[in-house]
Amino acid sequence: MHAPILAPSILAGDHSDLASSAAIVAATGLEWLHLDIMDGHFVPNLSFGPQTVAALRKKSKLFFDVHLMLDEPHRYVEAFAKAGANLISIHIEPAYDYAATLARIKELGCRRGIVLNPGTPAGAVKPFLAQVDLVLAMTVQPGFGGQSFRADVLPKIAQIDAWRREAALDFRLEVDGGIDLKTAADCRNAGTDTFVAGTSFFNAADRAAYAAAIAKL
Ligand SMILES: O=C(CO)[C@@H](O)[C@H](O)COP(=O)(O)O
Repeated sequence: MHAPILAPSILAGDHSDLASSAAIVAATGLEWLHLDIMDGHFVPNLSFGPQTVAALRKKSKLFFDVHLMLDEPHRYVEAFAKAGANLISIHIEPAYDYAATLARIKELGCRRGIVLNPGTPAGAVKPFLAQVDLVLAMTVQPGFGGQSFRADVLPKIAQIDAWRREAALDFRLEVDGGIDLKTAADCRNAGTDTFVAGTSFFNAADRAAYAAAIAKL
């Protein structure tokens, strides 16, 4: 099992000063930053695009874990790779050529992630498990921070972890949405190793203690 990684979501940071929010993450001793890209179609919200990611790249050495919540992610993977993404995750729900898009992400020098929404069965991503570096199981319906964790996703996480073990695959298993110390522990028990936390990280009274607690899971 991979060691736990905490990836704070900059969606919950200060959007007038994202560089300072990234600096808070680095100062906590963390290495990953989760960046949520929303198109107003796949999800009912807008966030920011490759220009913002490129600007932030100049100010931060963190590992950029970029989550594309887009209807047509294949049209934008190159822009986000050029902007400085280290890992690009694409959703399984819209219709496009998933295998070709994952191959393109790799060709662009980034790690590849595949994402499924809470209502999407695990079987939807099964054909792609050997082609990804990370599977992201959303534990809220994507679009907004600050929502409640969906415990009904836990069996699906355990199923994906079981397939990972059976096939001796090495991808990371990430969760995102409503993550705090309690829900992270539940996810860890189900097989998760990578934890996205927006609200709970940026609002934590002691972020270092929060990060240490995740590291101990
Ligand atoms: O992708 C998303 C929301 O669509 C998440 O990354 C949220 O930003 C997580 O926020 P919290 O639930 O931790 O506040």
